[in-house]
Amino acid sequence: MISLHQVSKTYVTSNSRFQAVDAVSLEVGAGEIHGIIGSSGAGKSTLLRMINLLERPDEGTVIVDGNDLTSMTDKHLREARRSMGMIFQSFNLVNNRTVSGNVAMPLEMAGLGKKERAERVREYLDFMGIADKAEEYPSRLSGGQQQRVAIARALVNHPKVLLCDEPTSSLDPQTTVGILDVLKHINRTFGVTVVIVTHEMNVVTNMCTTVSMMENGGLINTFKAEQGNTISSEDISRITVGLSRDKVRDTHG
Ligand SMILES: Nc1ncnc2c1ncn2[C@@H]1O[C@H](COP(=O)(O)OP(=O)(O)OP(=O)(O)O)[C@@H](O)[C@H]1O
Repeated sequence: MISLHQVSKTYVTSNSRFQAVDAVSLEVGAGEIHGIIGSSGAGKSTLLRMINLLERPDEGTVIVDGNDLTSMTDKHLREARRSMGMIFQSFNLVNNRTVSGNVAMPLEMAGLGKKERAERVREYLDFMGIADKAEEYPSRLSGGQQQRVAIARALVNHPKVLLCDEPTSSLDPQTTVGILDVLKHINRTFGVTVVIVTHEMNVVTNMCTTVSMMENGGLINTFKAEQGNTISSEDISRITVGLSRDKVRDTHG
């Protein structure tokens, strides 16, 4: 479903250059819940943002659902992006729009008529269990409710892929479990492929079927759980041990 081939990204400021992602190749199969882990600054968010070209790679190709996004015109890229929803740690809702207004935004951009927009918004607010908040503004909602609005907004255009950047990092443990249940439900019900950047290992063990580890802009390792299973804490330990062994090898040539 998603194929990154040798993608690289260097951030250039007036007085510095920093290579955040260095020649990473990654395959994410249809229907996977794929976790991306690694220490702070490893390049996880940059890699995730390259999947929908929110960050354009300097080199390499990004293929999603058979389409090479890196060679598309801006018009075709805008259309292709409709098949990818994204959610963030800080929710990124528009504060001067109501919950309904936020969820309607992708439909407005796609040119849907008013009646169809209203129906679709209602359907997804119902699905997320927040229909009673439709006319509230985001500032009056809890973090968990705001993330549910953001998920509704990400889903309303029927995407095939959902990109999640630390979606539960600002939520308490109980709310986190509720949001992870929702993401699993979306994966199972709609077959949406989920890629999730996280530093919380309980998120990986709760829901991920595959996990990739990044370090210093590179992809160190990818580990896939047995069919029907999620990644276990033993799997994570194995990946981490693999990492330190690699490091030892690097250090000693
Ligand atoms: N817009 C930018 N301009 C300059 N440098 C950036 C920019 N975005 C990210 N970086 C740098 O690139 C590196 C990788 O950042 P990225 O956010 O991808 O890492 P991360 O693994 O997601 O980190 P964290 O877990 O802390 O969010 C970091 O050193 C960061 O400071």
